[in-house]
Amino acid sequence: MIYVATTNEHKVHEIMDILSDFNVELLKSPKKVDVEEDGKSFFENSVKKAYYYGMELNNPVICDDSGLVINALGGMPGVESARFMEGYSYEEKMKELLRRLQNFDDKSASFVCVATYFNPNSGVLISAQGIVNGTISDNIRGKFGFGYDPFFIPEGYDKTFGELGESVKRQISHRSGAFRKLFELLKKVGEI
Ligand SMILES: O=c1[nH]c(=O)c2ncn([C@@H]3O[C@H](COP(=O)(O)OP(=O)(O)OP(=O)(O)O)[C@@H](O)[C@H]3O)c2[nH]1
Ligand SMILES: [Mg+2]
Repeated sequence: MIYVATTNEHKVHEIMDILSDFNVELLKSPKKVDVEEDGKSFFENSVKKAYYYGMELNNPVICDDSGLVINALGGMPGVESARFMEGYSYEEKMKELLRRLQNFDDKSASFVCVATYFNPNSGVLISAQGIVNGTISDNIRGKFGFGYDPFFIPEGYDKTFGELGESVKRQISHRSGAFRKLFELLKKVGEI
């Protein structure tokens, strides 16, 4: 059994759905572990979360650190995606990002996810990254997903993740790429 270590219910739902093809029992972490996400990269924060949750729960864990990288804004909100304009709704955050983007032609952006597995008993720690490239839409559209999904249009589509819904996001998202890669690696090294 592996614990899914996150405080974000949307992530729990997506991770369990993405990994349902693998024959592994996954349970939501029974407790919240305070981890200061002060790393400069998704990788650093992901490893830190996995390590602290694994040590605290004394059981294998998976987690991710993820976010939206907007190229014209120097990669913002990036690793700060969850903390950007803290206390404001995602609608307000997206409106502010659209305002900052309005004078740029380059609307390109990516969702990045670094998924990490840590087993405190074997000491095995593995990370894998998934990226989905796309563009920021001119307006906020759709009600599916969470966070910034309603203004992100993945490459090859003309709708936002908020409009496309769960089944498309499940196949092409940054989280899907990262966790599928991670579980293929775990199979190879015999952890699952
Ligand atoms: O629209 C979105 N669709 C996604 O698929 C997605 N993935 C990440 N994000 C953003 O990036 C933050 C992660 O920050 P994060 O990795 O620190 O997670 P979190 O703080 O929510 O929970 P935890 O896992 O750290 O406990 C999230 O809160 C969101 O703002 C997403 N937004
Ligand atoms: Mg977080």
